[in-house]
Amino acid sequence: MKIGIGNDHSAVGMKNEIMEYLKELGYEVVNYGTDSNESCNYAAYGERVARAVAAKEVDLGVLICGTGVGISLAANKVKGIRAAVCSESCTARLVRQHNNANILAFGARIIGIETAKEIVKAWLDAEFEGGRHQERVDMIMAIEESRTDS
Ligand SMILES: O=C(CO)[C@H](O)[C@H](O)COP(=O)(O)O
Repeated sequence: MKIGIGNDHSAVGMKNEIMEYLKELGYEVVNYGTDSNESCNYAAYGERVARAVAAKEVDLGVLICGTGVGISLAANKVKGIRAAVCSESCTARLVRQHNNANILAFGARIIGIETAKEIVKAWLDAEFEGGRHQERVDMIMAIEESRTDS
């Protein structure tokens, strides 16, 4: 399975550690993020990873900025994307099982690397449960379909 990863300047170190961790777990990783600590705009990286997931260049995405919020907001503007910000592993598991989140986001200024690893593993180990949750995810996607501006 191929994972696309993206980040802004606040998360270069954490991105590198998470890339290594994903490789240790046996995933192929594509780096769409910045490798520079110079200030940059998280929206560009959120969009980049979201478009890669939507186009099926990669199977899933991981996004990291200071809080995880800005980069996930940008990703969620791309059709077909369900990006979820998580700060602990229980929510990370549930966003896959119930919401079929195809991008996981978190904040390098909010959580430490061990929590980040736990979150990533919980999310990747979980599977979408379908059933009643499929109906709800379909409703979310229908909102996207009903937009007249895209
Ligand atoms: O968390 C973020 C967005 O949600 C960004 O990483 C954060 O806003 C960047 O801040 P600064 O430019 O002060 O480093």
